[in-house]
Amino acid sequence: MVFMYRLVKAKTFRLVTSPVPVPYISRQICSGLLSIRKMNGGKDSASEDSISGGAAIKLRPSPDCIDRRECRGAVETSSNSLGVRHGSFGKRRSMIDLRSEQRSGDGNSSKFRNKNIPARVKRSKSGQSYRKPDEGANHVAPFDICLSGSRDSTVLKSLQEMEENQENVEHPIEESGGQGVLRPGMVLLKRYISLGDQIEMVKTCREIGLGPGGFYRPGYKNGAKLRLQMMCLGLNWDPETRKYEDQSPADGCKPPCIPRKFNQLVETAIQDAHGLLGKDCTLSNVEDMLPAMSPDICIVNFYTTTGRLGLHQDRDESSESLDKGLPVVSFSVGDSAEFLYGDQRDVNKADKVVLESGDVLIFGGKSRHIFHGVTSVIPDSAPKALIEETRLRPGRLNLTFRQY
Ligand SMILES: O=C(O)CCC(=O)C(=O)O
Ligand SMILES: [Fe+2]
Repeated sequence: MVFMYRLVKAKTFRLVTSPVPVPYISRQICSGLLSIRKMNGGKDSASEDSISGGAAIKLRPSPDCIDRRECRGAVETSSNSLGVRHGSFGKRRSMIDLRSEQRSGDGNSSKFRNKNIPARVKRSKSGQSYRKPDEGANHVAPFDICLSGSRDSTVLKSLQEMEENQENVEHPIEESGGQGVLRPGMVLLKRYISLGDQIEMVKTCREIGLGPGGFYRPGYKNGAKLRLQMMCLGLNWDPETRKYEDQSPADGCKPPCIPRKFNQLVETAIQDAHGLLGKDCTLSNVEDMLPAMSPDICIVNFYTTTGRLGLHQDRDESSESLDKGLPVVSFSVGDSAEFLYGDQRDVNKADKVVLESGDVLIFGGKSRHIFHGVTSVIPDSAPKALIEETRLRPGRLNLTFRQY
């Protein structure tokens, strides 16, 4: 074990110092390239049901972390269309073993809620890895956003029918249903993500979410739990400390990397939002209204049909990012949700929009600090073909991308 630790330390060092890509680096290692510098605390804005609070740690996420090629050590087989490699997670086992060893030596273990970090990773029949807690450990297995078992043959529409209904446009931008500029810096792209990409997104999130740093139910300092399951990619946001950190509070694992395809979708969505804003002839530069960004953080939330999220501001990213108004880009997949937004933390003064599966909501510039939240998830509103293909649980998957 000591030998393995030295070996991995050596690989980490090579990645930092050499321009030549290291052939296999686990996501744990790649996330370990973050540099952390303590900063002032205190910009807290989170309430009981809200998700973001005040920044207290300055992080510099490694650009390598968003490059799945640098994370191949965690997986063994082929890539799917979203750039995430499916298959078994043979390397993870050794990394998890390694991590527990590291922790026992670095005196940090008291930091983790689950004191006994699992030392074993099991592989299911499908090749998915999942953590098997050590006997007696206070460990909760990651939440599975999909149901197990066979597909429901009573589903009404076939995948093919659904694709046809979408007219097979790569990124259809519809003209109705709340589409467009909701307020300065806030753009809603209705049904923007194709059904195929939604399906891949669910499968990818499920796969990552069952592994180290996967889905868990976060809580606040006072012990109250959020009404959702969460997983963070790139950097971990912890509602308990209200900071970005380089490990999950649930299991001490480094946050998984953001799949390259997710980032591409974000960047294309921002460009298309610029296209919409550009139709307003009074705007000389659309980037003044909505700056572009390259995400290095993705918070993935799964809401069951009783899930919700209180009004809050997302303001734990770096002051540079916030000052520039770099946008939050939100993808909705699964059941629709009622989304509130406004200038104050007051539901009675907030506007409401229904976010449906495939919608992309972007808020930056003058809208970067809006209060927003999810009041309800609308049951049985997800596209049937999405459920048929993925067996996504009843509820809603939401991914919010940010640049630290
Ligand atoms: O689920 C949503 O639409 C919003 C999520 C959100 O606000 C957050 O993760 O900060
Ligand atoms: Fe938020």
